[in-house]
Amino acid sequence: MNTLFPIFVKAEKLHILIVGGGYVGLEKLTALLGNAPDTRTTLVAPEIRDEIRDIARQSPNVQLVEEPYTPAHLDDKDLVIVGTNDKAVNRQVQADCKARRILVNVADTPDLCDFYLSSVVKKGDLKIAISTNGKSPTFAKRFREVLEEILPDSLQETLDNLTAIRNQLKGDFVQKMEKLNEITKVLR
Ligand SMILES: C[C@@]1(CC(=O)O)C2=NC(=C\c3[nH]c(c(CCC(=O)O)c3CC(=O)O)Cc3[nH]c(c(CC(=O)O)c3CCC(=O)O)/C=C3\N/C(=C\2)[C@@H](CCC(=O)O)[C@]3(C)CC(=O)O)/[C@H]1CCC(=O)O
Ligand SMILES: NC(=O)c1ccc[n+]([C@@H]2O[C@H](COP(=O)([O-])OP(=O)(O)OC[C@H]3O[C@@H](n4cnc5c(N)ncnc54)[C@H](O)[C@@H]3O)[C@@H](O)[C@H]2O)c1
Repeated sequence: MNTLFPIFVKAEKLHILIVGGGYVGLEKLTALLGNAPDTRTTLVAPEIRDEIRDIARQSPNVQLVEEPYTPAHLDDKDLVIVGTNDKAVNRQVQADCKARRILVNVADTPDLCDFYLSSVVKKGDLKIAISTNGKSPTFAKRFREVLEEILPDSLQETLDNLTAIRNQLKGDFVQKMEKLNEITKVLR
């Protein structure tokens, strides 16, 4: 059974730590900023890829710390993603996060993750997150591509119209809900 509970996090209200500055650090930083460009992010690693340095130069909220991880790096952090090439370090970061009740993603060890990143389909305000329960990230990526292809750009207009109607509707909660369900029947 897939027991993952999906939520949409307001990352720009958080301070996120990424441990590791290699390919995985780059992939996770790109995924984060691709959704929430202004997220306050600190990335710590003794060696940091040039692509990450380029991103940091263009993103005032991304801070790079060029040194090995220590528990002090967790101070004031809300969420942590760890992807170093040293399994013992990854494990240590996970244990330190657990002790502080900070949610942590250990990219190469699903069993140690409190949450997974997902493949993300974006069409204006519509956002669809895809997970395979860790079974095949490649499937998630391919399915994202399928959905990106078939969802029309006009979806944003539909959402804008529905927002306008939603804001104009009078009556109590149940009456509004009935009206909105009626109007959107054609979408089924
Ligand atoms: C969706 C996406 C989001 C993102 O990262 O932003 C994501 N992985 C992506 C791509 C990708 N990752 C890998 C490949 C190579 C091919 C392959 O292995 O399939 C590709 C494909 C590619 O890059 O083309 C390698 C890999 N990934 C994990 C392991 C460890 C393991 O499974 O044990 C290994 C083996 C490492 C090794 O062998 O050393 C683990 C995880 N990867 C997850 C998410 C979480 C589960 C998501 C779910 O529930 O489906 C989870 C559990 C944890 C996490 O990372 O959060 C992003 C697609 C974004 C997009 O394009 O839409
Ligand atoms: N979940 C995923 O999506 C995914 C995908 C590919 C690989 N992986 C796994 O993730 C791991 C990392 O892969 P990579 O390609 O990014 O490696 P890499 O060699 O490119 O980078 C490793 C990074 O870890 C840093 N590091 C090492 N010791 C550290 C410490 N004590 N404190 C802080 N940072 C430290 C290095 O400085 C470097 O920046 C591998 O084990 C790989 O198998 C996971």
